[in-house]
Amino acid sequence: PAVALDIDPFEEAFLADPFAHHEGIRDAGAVVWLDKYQVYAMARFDEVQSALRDHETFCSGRGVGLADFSKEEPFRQPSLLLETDPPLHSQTRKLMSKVVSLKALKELRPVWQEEAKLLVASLVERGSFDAATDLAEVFPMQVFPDTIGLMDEGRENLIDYATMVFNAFGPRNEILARSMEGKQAAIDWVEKACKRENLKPGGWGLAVYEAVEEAGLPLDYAPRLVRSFLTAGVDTTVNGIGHLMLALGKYPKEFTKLRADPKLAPRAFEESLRWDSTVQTFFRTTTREVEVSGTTIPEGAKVLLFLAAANRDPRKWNDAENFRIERPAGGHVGFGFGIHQCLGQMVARLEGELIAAEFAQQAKSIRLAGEPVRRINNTLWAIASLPVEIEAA
Ligand code: HEM
Ligand SMILES: O=C(O)c1ccc(C2CC2)cc1
Repeated sequence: PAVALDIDPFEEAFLADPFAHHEGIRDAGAVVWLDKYQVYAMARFDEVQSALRDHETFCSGRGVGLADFSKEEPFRQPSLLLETDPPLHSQTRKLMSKVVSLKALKELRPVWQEEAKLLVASLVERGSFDAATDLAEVFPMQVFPDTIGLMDEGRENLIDYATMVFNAFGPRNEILARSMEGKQAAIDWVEKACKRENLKPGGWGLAVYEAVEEAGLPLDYAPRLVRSFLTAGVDTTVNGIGHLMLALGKYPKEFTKLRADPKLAPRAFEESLRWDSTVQTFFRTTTREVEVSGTTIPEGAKVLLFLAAANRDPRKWNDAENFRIERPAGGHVGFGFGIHQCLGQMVARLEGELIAAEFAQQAKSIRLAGEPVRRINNTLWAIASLPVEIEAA
């Protein structure tokens, strides 16, 4: 039987410093039992990656949070991507991949690059700033809502809404309750923003409506699919960029390597996603009894996958605990793995790479001017404040 642990990975003490707890979970066993939530858990790379790859045994249709949709009401109408299994998932993923196309991203690159250049120039000019509030929370909001074609007023609701949804993948705890207080307006705003009449021509939102019609799927799928962009498309990259800046500030030698060769910008962002994964965990539900590394998991069990712990598993990565931009790129599970692997990974990579490249060109050094202040969330590893000092190149 699986080794039983009495840890609570959704309590504030754990979420305030998850990496301090990961080694103990990895070393306790390939599969462990979390008594508090009556769920299984995996934190080693091989088991996490193979569970993500085996979507038939470890399904998403019963929810990718603690709640099993076959037993309780979902927090919101399930996503037609994240919370579906084939064949429906195959149809929605195929049509959404047409919208998030390499061609679309190629067209966006020069536009986003100009925005990144100007924003970084203004921050380097200032010399010291908060990399969370002045950069990470600004750049994604400058580029992504316009790409979707979102209505202008009320866009600040995107962060409050996503914070709630990411908390709702965890237990119905105080952290979730606090993030829901007074936030009905944000929920209402997102629903309104996904309506066809509120999406601007030329944006990815309207492209979703056209793709749904072309695929002959029910038209009410379209607003739900646009909602996926709104839920996953901002809070994630905000914290991805925040952790990139934390890594570059904490590892000045790595920043020097990046300055020497700005072509390493994509590698730097990818390594920051492995080293400090902002999406820390996701669940799966077993569709059959399955044996994993000597432990039998029954059908209908929730399995917590510690993506961030897998990304620092010394069984997979050498020097796992440190940020190394020359590490062979990719292969981490920071974007998930398999059929549900992040639909927006190229969007996230473009945003991260542009910011890394601009600092490589415009700054001579990045220094942490204080410890990061964390924003506690059941699923997201988030930064509320990151004071930095920059020396211009
Ligand atoms: C650093 C930024 C990001 C990170 C770390 C991230 C992480 C992830 C992860 C771990 C998954 C897999 C979830 C699972 O397996 O259950 C995922 C899926 C997804 N992501 Fe991202 N994401 C990021 C940015 C984005 C962006 C910018 C978008 C929108 C353009 C996006 C849209 C999605 C969607 C729609 C899915 C569901 C895909 C499916 O189920 O087929 N993500 N993401
Ligand atoms: O489809 C969705 O609504 C959705 C919500 C959250 C995510 C997280 C993993 C980034 C992905 C998709």
